[in-house]
Amino acid sequence: MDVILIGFMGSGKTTIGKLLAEMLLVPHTDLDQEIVESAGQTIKDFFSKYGEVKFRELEHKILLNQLKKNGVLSTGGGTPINIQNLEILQATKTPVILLEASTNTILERVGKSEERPLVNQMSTRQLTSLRAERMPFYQECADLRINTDNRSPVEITEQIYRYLLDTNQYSINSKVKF
Ligand SMILES: Nc1ncnc2c1ncn2[C@@H]1O[C@H](COP(=O)(O)OP(=O)(O)O)[C@@H](O)[C@H]1O
Ligand SMILES: O=C(O)C1=C[C@@H](OP(=O)(O)O)[C@@H](O)[C@H](O)C1
Ligand SMILES: [Mg+2]
Repeated sequence: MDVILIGFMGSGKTTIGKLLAEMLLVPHTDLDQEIVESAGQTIKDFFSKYGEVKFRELEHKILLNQLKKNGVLSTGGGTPINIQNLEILQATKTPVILLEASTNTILERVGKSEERPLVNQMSTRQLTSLRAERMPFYQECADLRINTDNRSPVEITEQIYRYLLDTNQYSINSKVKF
């Protein structure tokens, strides 16, 4: 992969990943989408049939396969919480970008989301504490942190693009990392 996006649910990983891939002229992969395709069912159905532990096992297996591809990878909000995944994200030379958002922003964006089992099961207080619990894991592996509150997807994407150019992690001419 050329860039990996991490962050809590609703931070914009899927949205920004698509835009960034268009800007970099590389493919976009969404880990959740790959899981849905591999499992042949929605994440919500998978969670209710097999539970979160099985979901994490499948997520880890699919992450390993996806890392070999090129392009932008949008992870799921829980991906870096699995210790094996965290170690991969810490060790990789690929830039790992953390999208951050306040609990209020997250609730505004995904509070009514039907397809996110963890959002559906939790009260605002539980979601706030889950976000706080996860933050150290995200920070452990992030090369760049971006606060997405009150910022448009295009602005955020441009910031990542500029970061990649400025740190020589993307070349306009080659369209691949060097
Ligand atoms: N910067 C942003 N500003 C406003 N809305 C956003 C922003 N980023 C994402 N969204 C919206 O928030 C919701 C969740 O975004 P998504 O990209 O699916 O997040 P994630 O993949 O991190 O869970 C979507 O409805 C999306 O359109
Ligand atoms: O935070 C999590 O544990 C999850 C986040 C979701 O992805 P998004 O972060 O893209 O919503 C999805 O992987 C699943 O519902 C579990
Ligand atoms: Mg997503």
